[in-house]
Amino acid sequence: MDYQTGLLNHFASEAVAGALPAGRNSPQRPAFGLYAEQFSTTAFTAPRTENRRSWLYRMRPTTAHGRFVPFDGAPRLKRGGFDGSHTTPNRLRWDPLPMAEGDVDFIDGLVTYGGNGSPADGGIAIHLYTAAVSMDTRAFQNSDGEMLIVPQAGDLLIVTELGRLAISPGCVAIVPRGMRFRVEFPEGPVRGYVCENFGAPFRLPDLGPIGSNGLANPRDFEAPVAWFEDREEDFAVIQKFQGRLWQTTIDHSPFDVVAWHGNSTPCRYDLARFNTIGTVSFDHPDPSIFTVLTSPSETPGTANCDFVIFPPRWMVAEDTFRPPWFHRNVMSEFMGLVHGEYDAKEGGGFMPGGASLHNQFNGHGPDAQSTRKAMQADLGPMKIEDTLAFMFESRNVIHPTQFAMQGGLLQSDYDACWTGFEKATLPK
Ligand SMILES: O=C(O)Cc1cc(O)ccc1O
Ligand SMILES: [Fe+2]
Repeated sequence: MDYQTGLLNHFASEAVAGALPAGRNSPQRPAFGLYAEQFSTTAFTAPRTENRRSWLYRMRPTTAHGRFVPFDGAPRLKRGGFDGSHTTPNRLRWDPLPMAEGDVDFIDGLVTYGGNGSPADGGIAIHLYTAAVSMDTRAFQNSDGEMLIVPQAGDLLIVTELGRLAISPGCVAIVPRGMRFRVEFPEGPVRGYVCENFGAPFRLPDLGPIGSNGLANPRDFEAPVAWFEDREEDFAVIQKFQGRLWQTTIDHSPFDVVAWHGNSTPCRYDLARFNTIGTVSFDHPDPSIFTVLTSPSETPGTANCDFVIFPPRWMVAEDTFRPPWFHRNVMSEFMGLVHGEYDAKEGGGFMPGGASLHNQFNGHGPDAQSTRKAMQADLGPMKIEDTLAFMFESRNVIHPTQFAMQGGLLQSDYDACWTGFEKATLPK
């Protein structure tokens, strides 16, 4: 499969030679009788540096569909807002989500763990997914948010209106808000995490004194090339709109875009390309040093959501407590694990496919076992290997759902990992 490299480039691609108009966006008669459609994910008048839109040349206009009616699948996808009725200051941790069985596809297998805000006001929703069958004649359109997909088990083929993205655990993909896609896989069941972003679309963080290179580099993001299918059979388009699901049927594949150009595109990124930066002297830097992507809020430096990873890396800090330090944070932190072990949770319990939530100002950090080990460690250079944890960090409290609190995966004894610390002994 081919890709075009770079993040937010103004790409151009055609699956049939001559399909993409030259020199204008909307000719009187596009080639071959194609229909031109502008797809805008920022306001027309957003500043040039923020502006995102693509032009699509498709076999039929997207408008050719009937009424959307309520869709009652996806039973564990939260409907409505995050009203706080299950919100707690307690630190929460979940066992791995059991793998889907039967005819559960990506849409039906979405499970909401928590979120904040709303599609109208910004915020995020955090879901896990598990699916046992590929989507075929179903497409998903999330009008509420962009979707950052973090696979944990199983390879995915994400078919979008602009083309296809293959991702494996260790990679991520982003589907723009409002763009139709389906998720296929060669082998199931699959499982992973999704950040549904109601706020400003994800972009790379500023690098400040780090300079013009480092962390996630733009050239390592990949957008698809145009790909279409000409299938005349019934397709269900399932739309998430203002926190509810709707469905309509069309008599052809929605993936009929033959050519496109623009900068509002899906993309994939291999987290192994992340240029991890850390201390070469002492102290553990704030984990913001590991930010892959950020969705800013209107308050500078205070993200609607940061996507942060904890990848393999060298630890060389001298006279330093090397694991994540104890922490109380105005920001709220949801964590997941793709594989391996997280260096703050060597006592077990934080597992691939599981999750944890440390909400605003509630103390967290290394468990007693990790703490003891780190305080006694011989501080030679050592490499943390075979691990990939990540965090969705948000400026607002992440409200857990009923499923998160009562769905049978919540660990009842999480607090116990922070018991048994020895008290400091002061001089007499
Ligand atoms: O484990 C966590 O909760 C995230 C985290 C990581 C880190 O490197 C420092 C502080 C912190 O809270
Ligand atoms: Fe933290």
